[in-house]
Amino acid sequence: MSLLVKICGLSTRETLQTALEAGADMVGFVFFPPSPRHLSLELGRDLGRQAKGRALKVALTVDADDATLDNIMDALSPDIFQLHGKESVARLRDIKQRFGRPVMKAVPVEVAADLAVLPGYTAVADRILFDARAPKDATRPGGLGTPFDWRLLGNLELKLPYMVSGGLHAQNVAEALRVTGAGGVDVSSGVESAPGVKDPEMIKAFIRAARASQELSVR
Ligand SMILES: O=C(O)c1ccccc1NCC(=O)[C@H](O)[C@H](O)COP(=O)(O)O
Repeated sequence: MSLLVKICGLSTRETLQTALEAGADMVGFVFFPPSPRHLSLELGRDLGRQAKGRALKVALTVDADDATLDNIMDALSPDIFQLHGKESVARLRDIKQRFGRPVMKAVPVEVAADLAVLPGYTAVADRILFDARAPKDATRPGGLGTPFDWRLLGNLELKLPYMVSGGLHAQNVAEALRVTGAGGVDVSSGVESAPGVKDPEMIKAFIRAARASQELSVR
C-alpha cells in the first residue's frame, strides 16, 4: 500500500492548489476557531469544491457538537472526519452512524501509557493519527509543530492504518517513517512560513521527501 501524505490546515486556494498539484493524498481543513488555520464554512465550501475528486478532504474538529458537524457536512462534505479532541469511543460510533463518513481519531502521544486508549478507538475508528500531546497550557490540541518520541510506536501492531504527525518537516519525515513504520504522514507547521501561512515551496519539499522515503517505511 503506498504512503498517504496529508497536508493539514490549508486555508487559501493558492496553497491548496500547490498541495493538490504536488500530489497530496489528503488535504486537511481546520474548523476550530482558536486555530490560526480555522476556516469559515464559506471558505470551507469553496476549498472543498476545489479539492473534490483530487484528494481526500479531511475535516478537522475538536469535540464538536452535532450542529457544528452538520454545518461542516453541508459546507465541505468531508471524505473523513478527523476528531482531534477528547471524543470518547461512543462519540466516535455516534458520529460514524450519524454522518456515514470514516473517522480518523487523533491520539496524543507523550509517553507509552498514552497508547492504552488504542484498543477502544481501533474498535470503531477507521484510521488513527498519532500526534504529539499538546502542553497543558496550549490553546489547541494540535498543529503545534512539536514531535513526540517516535520510538514509542516502534513495536506497534495495529489492525488499523495509522499516520504519524507532530513536528514533521521535509528534513525529518524519512526518519519518522523509518522509526514508526506509519502508512501515512501529516504536516501543518512544517510547511508554513508563519503560523497559518502555508509556504508552497515547503509543501512541495515535504511531499517530495515523503515520497522519496515511502518504500523504506510501509511494512
Ligand atoms: O492545525 C491546527 O491548528 C489544529 C488545531 C486544533 C486541533 C488540531 C490541529 N491540527 C491537527 C493536525 O492534523 C496537524 O496537522 C497535526 O497536529 C500536526 O501539526 P504540526 O505539528 O503543526 O505539523
